[in-house]
Amino acid sequence: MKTAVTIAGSDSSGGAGIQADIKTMIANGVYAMSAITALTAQNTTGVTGIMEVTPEFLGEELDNIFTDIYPDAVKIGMVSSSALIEKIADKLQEYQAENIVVDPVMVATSGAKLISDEAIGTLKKRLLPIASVLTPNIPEAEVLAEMEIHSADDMIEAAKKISDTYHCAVLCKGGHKLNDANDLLYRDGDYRWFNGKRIDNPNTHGTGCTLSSAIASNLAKGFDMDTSVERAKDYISGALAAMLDLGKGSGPMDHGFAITGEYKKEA
Ligand SMILES: Nc1ncnc2c1ncn2[C@@H]1O[C@H](COP(=O)(O)OP(=O)(O)OP(=O)(O)O)[C@@H](O)[C@H]1O
Ligand SMILES: Cc1ncc(COP(=O)(O)O)c(N)n1
Repeated sequence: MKTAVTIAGSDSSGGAGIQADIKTMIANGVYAMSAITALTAQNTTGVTGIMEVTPEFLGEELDNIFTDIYPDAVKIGMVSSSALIEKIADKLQEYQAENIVVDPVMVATSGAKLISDEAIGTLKKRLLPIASVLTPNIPEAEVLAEMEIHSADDMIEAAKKISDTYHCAVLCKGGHKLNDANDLLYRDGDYRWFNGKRIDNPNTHGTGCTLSSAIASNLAKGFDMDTSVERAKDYISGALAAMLDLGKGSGPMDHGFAITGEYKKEA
């Protein structure tokens, strides 16, 4: 069986973070492991507390994972401090990790800030250069490319700027400002649009976590980048279309559709 690890924060309400990642990996037929960067006390209405692990402890989690069940892919989500980012970069380099998907989580759907300002510089310096693919939404791409995005052409320019600077593929997700479900993959000087049908579902807590974990699962299984993104888009559409409605705020998605329904995990 192929394996993947998520390096991210725990979401006590189970819709985003580690919990979304593990649900996604299982549904996509991959053995899931986790290195937790922080506990968050949150639900669908907001985040009330964050408790980080120490860099030493995160290193120990990663040592235990990589020296025993080597992951075929790595997904990185919420990492709130520079010291934790440095530790992750050191360990991934030490163990020569492959298929690294970085979701540069900055602000939760509910509005809470999930990364410190100083950590954004470290993320750029240490994690982007080792990423196989980076999956920013538009506000995150604006921060990383240091420009404003108002149109599809701006998305292409920002993705190119990030990809050229950090030598990684960039999947810029259009959902936030442009109000569609069309994502742009910029890679090796070329780009391709992955068009999705916007699903009228206000419950989108954890969509970014889910998409990046689905891409990591597909890369772990040996699919190429384009196919991995295509299959991940299919997965997120299925999870949103299941129309789960839980909680008082922007609720989580239903990963059960993939296990109980017609969703096909294999090619
Ligand atoms: N209503 C929707 N219908 C269809 N696809 C959607 C919808 N909302 C988001 N998506 C898709 O879900 C994926 C994640 O996109 P999104 O822009 O929500 O990421 P994100 O902002 O990083 O998420 P999060 O804030 O949950 O971390 C993208 O592929 C996007 O196109
Ligand atoms: C632990 C953790 N990681 C990531 C997110 C972002 O997800 P969203 O933007 O959907 O709230 C989150 N809320 N919590």
